[in-house]
Amino acid sequence: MTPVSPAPDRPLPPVAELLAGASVVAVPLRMRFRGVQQREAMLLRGPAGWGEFAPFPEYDDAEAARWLAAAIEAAWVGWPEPVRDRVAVNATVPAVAPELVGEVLARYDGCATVKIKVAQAGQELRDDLDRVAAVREHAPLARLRVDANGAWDVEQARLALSALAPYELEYAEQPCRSVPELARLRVDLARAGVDVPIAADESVRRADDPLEVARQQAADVIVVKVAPLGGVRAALAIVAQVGLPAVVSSALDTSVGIRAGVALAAALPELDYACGLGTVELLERDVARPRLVPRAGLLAPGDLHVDEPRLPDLAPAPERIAWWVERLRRCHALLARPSGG
Ligand SMILES: O=C(O)CCC(=O)C1=CC=C[C@@H](O)[C@@H]1C(=O)O
Ligand SMILES: [Mg+2]
Repeated sequence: MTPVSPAPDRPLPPVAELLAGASVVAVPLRMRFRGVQQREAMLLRGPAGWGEFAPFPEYDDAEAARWLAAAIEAAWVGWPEPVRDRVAVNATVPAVAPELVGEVLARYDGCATVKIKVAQAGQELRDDLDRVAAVREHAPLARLRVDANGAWDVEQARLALSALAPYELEYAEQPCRSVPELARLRVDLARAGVDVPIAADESVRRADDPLEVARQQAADVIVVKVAPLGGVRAALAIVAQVGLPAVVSSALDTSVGIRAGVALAAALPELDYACGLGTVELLERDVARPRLVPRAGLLAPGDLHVDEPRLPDLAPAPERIAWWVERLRRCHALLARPSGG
């Protein structure tokens, strides 16, 4: 995976400058999401504002370096001009039991689209059907989408999406892991007369070549996330090159990372889908006041007020802070290499 430069026309800020305004936070989640119960992030404060460096702990340095590029863009460069002053946001339902769906949805103010996690390890298709049915019951008029995080093979995906099709899914996000599988699934669904569009997420944000999805006609829609793609400008360039409709989504960020997602959503020439930027509702605590959560189903690009005096209350153990500092140093070294610029 090639690192991207946060701002090709500017020198990379040195590590000491990045660390001068850095804080590490550990934020508990209200309920398990993608197998985690707590989200750690390093926040960087630069001349343009705040940036979030929060690659998931298992990501290697090459992948994590993109997240650093995005954080540096946010804090040292700032955002491109917006073309809209608000963006629609979807509610996100983790792989919870159907009884908990009402509680999750109640947190989302006015979201007309709901994304539901499916295919969770240890669960069955029955669990997914029950969860989606519970969402439909609580939100009879909402547009529904599901996200399998690549957990199905092509046959499992065909069966699952055939069973879910009566809910008139807006799309199924990353039903299978690889691009060829997604391409095959699209053909199989069409042959079976199952009308569920396919969205590519991991096949874009974790791919060596995010354009492969379009080349192989493996998706109808792409999901774009600022941090994994290396920044708002890098994500805008990928959307332009791929040429498919884009859905902007979060990386389970604090309000600082969400602000970057809103900047991308606000700057995209076209935005036909609600954005997966409502995930601050999944966090028990946050770093900004007010939190960047949707009101009447919308988020607006605007000033973000990070609650700096409260950040030390969210600090993890000293060894975790040291781990983040070391990770930042290694990722910075990758960005500083000539091939990273
Ligand atoms: O898209 C959304 O509604 C919320 C964001 C979201 O689902 C995700 C955020 C972070 C990590 C991922 O496992 C997950 C996703 O796969 O899209
Ligand atoms: Mg996804």
